Amino acid sequence: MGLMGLHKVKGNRFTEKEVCLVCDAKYCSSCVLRAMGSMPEGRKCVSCIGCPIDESKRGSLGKCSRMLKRLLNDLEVKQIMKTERFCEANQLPAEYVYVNGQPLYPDELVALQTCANPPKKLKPGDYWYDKVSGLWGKEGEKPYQIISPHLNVGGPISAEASNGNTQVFINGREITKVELRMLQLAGVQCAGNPHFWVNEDGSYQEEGQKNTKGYIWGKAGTKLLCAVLSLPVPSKSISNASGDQLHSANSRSILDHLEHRTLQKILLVGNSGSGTSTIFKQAKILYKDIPFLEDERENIKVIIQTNVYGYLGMLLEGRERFEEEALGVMNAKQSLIEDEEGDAKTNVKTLYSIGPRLKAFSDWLLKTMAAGNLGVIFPAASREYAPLVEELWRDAAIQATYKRRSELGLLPSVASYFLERAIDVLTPDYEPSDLDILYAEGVTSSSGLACLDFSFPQTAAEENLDPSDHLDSLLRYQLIRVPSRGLGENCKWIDMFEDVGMVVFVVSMSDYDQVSEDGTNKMLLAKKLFESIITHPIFEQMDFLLILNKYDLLEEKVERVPLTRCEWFQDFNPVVSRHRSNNNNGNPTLGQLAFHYMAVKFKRFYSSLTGKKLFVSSNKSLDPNSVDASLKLAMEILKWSEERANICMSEYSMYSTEPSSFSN
Ligand SMILES: Nc1nc2c(ncn2[C@@H]2O[C@H](COP(=O)(O)OP(=O)(O)OP(=O)(O)O)[C@@H](O)[C@H]2O)c(=O)[nH]1
Ligand SMILES: [Mg+2]
Repeated sequence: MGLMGLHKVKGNRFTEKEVCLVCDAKYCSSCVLRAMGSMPEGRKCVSCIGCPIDESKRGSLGKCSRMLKRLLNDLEVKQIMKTERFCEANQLPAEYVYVNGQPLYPDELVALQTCANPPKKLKPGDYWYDKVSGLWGKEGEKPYQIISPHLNVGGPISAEASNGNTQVFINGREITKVELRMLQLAGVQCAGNPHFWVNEDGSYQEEGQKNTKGYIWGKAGTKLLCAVLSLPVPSKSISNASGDQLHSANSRSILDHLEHRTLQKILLVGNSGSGTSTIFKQAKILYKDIPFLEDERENIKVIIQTNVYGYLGMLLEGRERFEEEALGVMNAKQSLIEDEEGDAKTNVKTLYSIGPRLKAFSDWLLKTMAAGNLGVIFPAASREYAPLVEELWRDAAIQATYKRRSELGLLPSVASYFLERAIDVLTPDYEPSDLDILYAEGVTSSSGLACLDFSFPQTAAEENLDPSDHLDSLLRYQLIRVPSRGLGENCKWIDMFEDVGMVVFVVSMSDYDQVSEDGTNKMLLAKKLFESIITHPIFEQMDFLLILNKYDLLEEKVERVPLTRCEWFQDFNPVVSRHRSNNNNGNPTLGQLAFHYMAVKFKRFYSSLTGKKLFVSSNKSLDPNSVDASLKLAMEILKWSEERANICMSEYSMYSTEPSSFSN
């Protein structure tokens, strides 16, 4: 039915073409718009408008070619794909769908398509439907899906619906061999040709009896079995019905695939200080409409105020130390020159000395903190001391101390952010901003798990274009942050992690020259934790994403401190041009080279232990875009591994339809 004078494309798969959904005429990019006009029913030749589509093309409704996206703007494409999917002429004609032998009426079809759990990919054809359990299949075949039960569509189910020959019945239908096999392996007594009554939740009883005998899908193992036999299970997990747990991550992933699970769990792990809680908070701010609740903010406020005093305390301690050192040096010099003046010491000023008033406050504060009484001065005294805190922070001695912060082991880089704003932060009605919370330490519990459920917000371009894209944005993720301390030898949570989809392991790149309290290099500590996790049996089958974090700090540090400071990085030997500048003429910077080197180090280490490929992403947790990119990479990896599982599943189902494979 293609229009005259337009050049129809021959079916060459290498030339892009757009196809009329009705008559299959193919058009190239220079003809398609003339041939199809304004497309009020989607992609149809002008002369085909109003005609029903070719049913074999139903699956491509709303999925447009790249060609059309090039020719039209986003909005137009969106609009056309929408009408293509929803216009009346393109709807599945109800009478083409037979359920339990009866053609559907339009309202029955609507009921079927709009129920909570509709049949997937409904096409014209004959289906059977067990209204009690929701089991659904093609006429003459084993069940294919479990849809919403109790829909008033089609006729009553017949015993022969699935062409079973087992003399065992479920809700009046003689079941197939694979189903019988599944029942037997699930522990259901099938001797004596029983007739079962199975409900939507999988609870079953023998016909004529009142007591529930059990739950067919109650055991996780049954679901696995169903996966292997290509039998459906209810889409909502009812595994609570029984305490059975599976203990293999491998079987778990098949299960997850089978349950078409929409919640993907991502485990966020890293050594203390690596940045896991910053990433966690960043995700909250990025993906939650209300990242922190009112009372959460109230708690966080007190945490931040306490932190400010803590940072100040560290600085004051450092100041004392530096002052003593300076005095020591001076004394040594002085005693050489003027041996006789014994009491000079008391009046000597150093770079690190402070006036008597501030000194008194400093002494009192350090004493209070040493006694663990900091809580006592909160929150009432906050306002009173704020000016003193401010004054101390501005004092030359404290600034000089701050310059040497790398020698004050525990002082975090965010200390100055809060101390700069001490006056605001220490007032009683201070309200922490999202940024304050992001920077604040101690907000995410350091002893318990923290969970965050979220989905990636849909970008405008994704909306409505492709229904499968649309589904992506409905996918929900759960980010679980595990405190590093909890992951030691006998991690109490480890069993909870078996249904996790992937592990995101965070390493702080700027740790390469840092040592822990016992003198171990922190990068080596990170490597050790990484090793223990990637080799843990529970994580064996999982994908890993390594986030190499604090890229901003690395960039700055690696210019001053050689990466070889860490013994694992001995062979870092970059060829960098002498005249490095910000622009660098497209050559990688030292920071980039260092990141790349570490990524390779970890990748090799990972594959030497697991034989698998490690995904790596460079990250700056304080930058939302960076965290967004890293977490989206995690999502892509999950999707990708799901696809792999699909491929492996379809191999399974190929075998399982082979009667010899599973018949007894
Ligand atoms: N400059 C910079 N600082 C970062 C980055 N990521 C985290 N930090 C800071 O590093 C410190 C530690 O980060 P956290 O997120 O608290 O680390 P953690 O993994 O939760 O560590 P624990 O709380 O000790 O378990 C905080 O002060 C963060 O603000 C980053 O990419 N760049
Ligand atoms: Mg933290």
